[in-house]
Amino acid sequence: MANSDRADTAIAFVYRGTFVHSTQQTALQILKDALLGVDAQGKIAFIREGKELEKLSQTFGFKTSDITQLAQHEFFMPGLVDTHIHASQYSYAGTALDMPLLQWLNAYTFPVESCFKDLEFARKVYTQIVRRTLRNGTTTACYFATIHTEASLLLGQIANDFGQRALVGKVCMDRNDCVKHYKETLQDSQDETCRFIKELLEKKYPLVKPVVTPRFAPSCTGALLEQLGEIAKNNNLHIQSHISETHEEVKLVKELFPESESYTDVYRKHNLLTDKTVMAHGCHLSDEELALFRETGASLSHCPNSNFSLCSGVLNVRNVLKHKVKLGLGTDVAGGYSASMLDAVRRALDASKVLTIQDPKYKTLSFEEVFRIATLGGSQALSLDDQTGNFEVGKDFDALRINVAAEGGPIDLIQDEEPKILLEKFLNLGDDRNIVEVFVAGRRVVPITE
Ligand SMILES: Nc1nc2[nH]cnc2c(=O)[nH]1
Ligand SMILES: [Zn+2]
Repeated sequence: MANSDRADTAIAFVYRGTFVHSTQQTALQILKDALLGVDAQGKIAFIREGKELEKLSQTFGFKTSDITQLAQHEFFMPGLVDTHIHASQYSYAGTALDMPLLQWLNAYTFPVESCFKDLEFARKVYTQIVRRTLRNGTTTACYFATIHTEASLLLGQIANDFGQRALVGKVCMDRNDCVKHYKETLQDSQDETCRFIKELLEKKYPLVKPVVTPRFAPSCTGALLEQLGEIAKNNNLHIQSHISETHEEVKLVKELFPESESYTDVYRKHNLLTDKTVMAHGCHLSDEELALFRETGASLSHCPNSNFSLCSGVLNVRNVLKHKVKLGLGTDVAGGYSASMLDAVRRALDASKVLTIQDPKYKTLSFEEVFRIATLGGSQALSLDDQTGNFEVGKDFDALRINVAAEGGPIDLIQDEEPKILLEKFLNLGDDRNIVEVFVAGRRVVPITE
């Protein structure tokens, strides 16, 4: 037995067939006729070649009749990681995309988010977004809620109940000159953030954790940013926010924080750039700012649907990768109109092609590279890559069983195809009808049974 296998716990189930995933070395590794075993803790116990069946069944003590065989047009891939999504904006997803960011926030977002004081409204929206994202293969989501502590705790409970891995953020904002009733005092924001963190951690949900969430620099005073940096540090927590999404926003931050050298410097000064920080967008960051991300270990969430829909900008992903900044993909519902990470994959490819159209020397991203950003990249961006992101032994089994030829689905297969073609077709043409099973930490969470 190789050192990388774990034979210390009982095997819960074994699948045999094609597995595709990313590693640090290769954007797309294809394992044909592989055997993957999941233990009682939901962790990957082994992933080996089919011909090793006899030996494996002896070592791990499972019966060969317990194995589930995938069909020829099926494969497993790692679960999709949505590194930036506003659960509270789902009710108006697919509408209200006719304004630039700052006007859009005032006209649509803040009035809708105010409604989450009403817990029944919150329950309805949060149940729908968790179900929808899970069905579309999002096994890990990094959520923005609203400023309301009770509703934010409810989002954590709903994610836990449906079995989704999630970071949940109660939004902090003590500055809002436009919608005056949608903000907190400095003291309330601080106190309620501490209460949110304490109460969510006390629930001991295995897969749901709090994330410190200053909305973005323009809606926070320096004093609040300072406090949130302290809170994150003292509790070793994740941090999320927005950065450099539009030119207008960058200009506003310059006016509001004249003592800072850059937008990134505002967050850095307040100890909000750590290796557990994820910042959405970053379309207009300078090379110096990207270097600060690299130095601090902070990551970016690329949200191309939102960037197109609000006409914000086009992130130069190659430049981000060149600076060795960790990068994931995000839907940014409802600035992005789709809650599906498959849409984010397609829009990321489109964004890359826009840059190639503008400059033919720009090397377009391949579908394999975007696949990696949507899975392993996302897990790294959220500093969860010790638990999820690919099929390494010891990680949790977060996985999608894909049937490319699903009955009534969107893909017609004319002939037998290689796994690489099956993956490419699924990423470009597939939808939830092709995602026949979803596993998070070894638990089957789709089909949704209740
Ligand atoms: N896209 C987006 N950008 C933001 N910047 C600050 N808040 C938001 C938000 O809700 N959506
Ligand atoms: Zn956002």
